[in-house]
Amino acid sequence: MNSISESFKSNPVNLDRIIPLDFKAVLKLPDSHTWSLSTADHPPTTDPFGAGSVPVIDLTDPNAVLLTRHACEQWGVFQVTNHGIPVDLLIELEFQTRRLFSLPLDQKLLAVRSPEAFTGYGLARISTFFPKLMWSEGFSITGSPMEHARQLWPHDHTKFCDVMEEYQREIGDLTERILGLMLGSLGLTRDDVRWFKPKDGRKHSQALLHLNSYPVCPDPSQAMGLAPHTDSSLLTLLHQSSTGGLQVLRDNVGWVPVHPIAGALVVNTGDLMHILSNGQFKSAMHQVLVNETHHRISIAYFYGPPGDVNISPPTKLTNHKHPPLYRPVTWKEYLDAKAMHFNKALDLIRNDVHIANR
Ligand SMILES: C=C1C[C@]23C[C@@]1(O)CC[C@H]2[C@@]12CCC[C@@](C)(C(=O)O1)[C@H]2[C@@H]3C(=O)O
Ligand SMILES: O=C(O)CCC(=O)C(=O)O
Ligand SMILES: [Fe+2]
Repeated sequence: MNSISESFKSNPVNLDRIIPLDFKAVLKLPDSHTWSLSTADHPPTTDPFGAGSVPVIDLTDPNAVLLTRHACEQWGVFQVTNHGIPVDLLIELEFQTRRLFSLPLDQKLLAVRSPEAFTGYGLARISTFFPKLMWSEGFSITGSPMEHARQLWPHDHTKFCDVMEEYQREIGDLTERILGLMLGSLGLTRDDVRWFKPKDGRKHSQALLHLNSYPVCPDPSQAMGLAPHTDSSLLTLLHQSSTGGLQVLRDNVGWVPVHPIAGALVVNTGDLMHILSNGQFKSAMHQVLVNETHHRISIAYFYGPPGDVNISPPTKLTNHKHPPLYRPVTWKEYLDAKAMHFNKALDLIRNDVHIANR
């Protein structure tokens, strides 16, 4: 069972929340895309409030486990360097992604996501929760993108497919390595998390590769690239182009930019990891702003557990003083809760809320 596909089938999206605007055809920000943003959404790029900056972890650092634990507890987001993904592959990935989004809208619509499907071209899933539309478009892939790529380029899709498949293999291995680091940093072993079987041909886990495009925008001060959200995954690995725009929300500080570092990848701790760690790891709220001059792209790899696994904190992480904060959920159950209740999903599965409602 594929949790993502099952969840999309149970929660279809209206076509008006799938089909993007023809961004290139508009010279003025339409009312449908005008958000009331405050200056807090556009923080300075320096650090006047001493918020610190998003941790950067060199994966070959002997202290990588401790640094990972600290980053997950304090931030819920960090960047990794020396991760082993070949630079040439990242360049090709970005090139193929730009090639796709540079196509005219009517051509991209040949590969549009259907209301109950999760792969193909369209707006981000979370669009349904906002009265205004976001200044972005996306393309989701799992495994081979052949079916949709053939519609985009009937005679010229091989390279696109090869690059996307090669990247999923590489990023899948790296994601499992980083997940191993995260679990190890919580003091967990293979026996505590039996479903986690890295290097097992990725038969068990489930994942989604999502290409994001944020076109050049006529009025960035009133547009939203990707509205504030947390990721529903265990963890997400993100390659962002050299154009900034991603921000993470810090308690008592506000939005802090995640500055692009050439060759580094961004790691987001997702909601399921927050549940598994019994609240020790943060699932960081993040958003993306757009700009007037550069077409920004990013490529996110959402990684989750096998479909039949109930995510809950291993007994090692709980005791009578720290009982499980959330009730056990499968990824499909959690995606369904997120599709219905969005940012309230975590609160709804919290044990105390559950008890209070009885
Ligand atoms: C596995 C998933 C993560 C995602 C929701 C989904 O079920 C499939 C689409 C994913 C995505 C990609 C763009 C950003 C995002 C917030 C969205 O709207 O759809 C994420 C979702 C998420 O992390 O919740
Ligand atoms: O584009 C980015 O930098 C972030 C994308 C993101 O948050 C997502 O795809 O969930
Ligand atoms: Fe995200």
